[in-house]
Amino acid sequence: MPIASLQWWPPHSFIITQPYSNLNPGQYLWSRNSFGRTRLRDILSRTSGRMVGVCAFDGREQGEFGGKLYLGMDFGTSGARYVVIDDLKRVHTEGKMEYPQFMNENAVDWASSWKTTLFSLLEDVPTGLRSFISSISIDGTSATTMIVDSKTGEPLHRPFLYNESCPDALPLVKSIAPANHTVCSGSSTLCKLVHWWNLHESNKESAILLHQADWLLWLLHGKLGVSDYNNALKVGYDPEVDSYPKWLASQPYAYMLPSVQAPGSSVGYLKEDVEVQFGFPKDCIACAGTTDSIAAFLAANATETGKAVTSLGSTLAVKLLSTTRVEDARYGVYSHRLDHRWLVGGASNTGGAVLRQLFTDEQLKGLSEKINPMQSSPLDYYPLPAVGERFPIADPNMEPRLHPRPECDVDYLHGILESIARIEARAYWLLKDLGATEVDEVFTAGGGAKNEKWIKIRERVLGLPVSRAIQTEAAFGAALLALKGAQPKSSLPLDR
Ligand SMILES: Nc1ncnc2c1ncn2[C@@H]1O[C@H](COP(=O)(O)OP(=O)(O)O)[C@@H](O)[C@H]1O
Ligand SMILES: O=C(CO)[C@H](O)[C@H](O)COP(=O)(O)O
Repeated sequence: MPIASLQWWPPHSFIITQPYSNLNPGQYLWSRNSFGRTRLRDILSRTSGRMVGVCAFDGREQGEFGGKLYLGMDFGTSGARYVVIDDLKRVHTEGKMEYPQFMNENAVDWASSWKTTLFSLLEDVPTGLRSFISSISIDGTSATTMIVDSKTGEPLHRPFLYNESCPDALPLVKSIAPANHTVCSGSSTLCKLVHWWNLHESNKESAILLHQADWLLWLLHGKLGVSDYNNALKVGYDPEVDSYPKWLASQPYAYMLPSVQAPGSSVGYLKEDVEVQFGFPKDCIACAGTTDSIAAFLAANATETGKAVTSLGSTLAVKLLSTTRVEDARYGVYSHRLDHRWLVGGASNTGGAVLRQLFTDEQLKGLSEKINPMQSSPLDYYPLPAVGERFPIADPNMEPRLHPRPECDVDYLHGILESIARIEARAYWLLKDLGATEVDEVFTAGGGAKNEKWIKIRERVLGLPVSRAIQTEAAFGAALLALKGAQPKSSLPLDR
């Protein structure tokens, strides 16, 4: 019995256009090929009212569809998302979840929150699609650092979050690293590792370091101590020579450093219990991940040198595709490797987190509609959610500047959005001054990409074409890595 509400979009898949509650979950979605008929309830996500995109198969289309799907998961600042795509990069389903706030004494137990979110999102993937998922990859926030037991993978310390700073470790790190190296920032992964190392006298021999994405992927593939050269950049890994430099490898804690693979390369099959619990195929693999802003860059599909992606999430992260590598910790500038080119940029603490402190998403939408983006704001702020800035000013003691606050909230928001745009412009001018390829176009990812007025303000302030990326979700970029890792040439010898 066809479901009247289905609309075909694009030709090979359809979106349930009515809230779950309007449909009879017991209805069958008929398909005329090897997939047989699938109960609608098995395809729809359990979150009622959410748009669900699934692929309806028929013999004619199955060849195009190819029967393989790829799962990408993005663990951002405020929540996590997943996207499932096929060989033609078409989205078949997606979902998201805010992090549950598990408390451990008086602090959030982030490891438990991320682990719960991971398995809840896997549960959310429609069961009818899981048996086609060939590979999974995950991106996480950069420099989010975990010290875990080398045997059990259990955290030995609370995670150090991406924007935390450990200035006590900076003098020692600066004494071993080259001048202005990426690790010479209080928020670098190496500073967090050295901070932990100096805190603990005993029981260090069974400790290893992982990044957030590494640890989440370990929960799936079971191989402890594996990272990727994007996440490993801020602990000191050199992606140009594909190894840890001697000045780091000679340190007493070097044994804690993870092995490093290319993002998207296969790490191994899923653990049997994960495969069975969720109904993934026996040959489903986990692929090395990346950081959230690089996943957003991949999603935006900005493939030409000089193109850039600004991720307007909780933070403002810029990534410019450059032929030259630039690195200068004095300004929080570093370069990630992207195959044979460089993603030059950095991450500011300004961004959506400040907006969320002041306005709900609904208020943002309503107030933004009243802004005239062609009129410049006289208000001059430096919007930060708390003390401390990473880029384009690297100052852990920098104070937020959000006053004077005008009577009218439309003017206030206009001033904040324009001030963030000025920070973004300063970031791109700095990259050019430091020798990176000059930016000629900016695509936008993250939650802020939905704000058309902000895009117009940014276009005026930057003096460049600015647009919303076709794909604004970092999870789509992670799915592209999973797709890449599933290709035969990328696969490494696997255990089973
Ligand atoms: N209409 C809007 N205009 C500007 N920013 C917005 C709008 N709606 C949501 N946001 C911001 O987007 C951010 C969430 O973006 P997201 O990419 O999900 O963040 P993250 O991945 O860093 O958790 C929030 O901080 C929120 O303030
Ligand atoms: O701000 C952040 C969290 O969203 C991260 O710092 C962001 O991932 C930028 O780091 P990188 O440039 O290494 O990807």
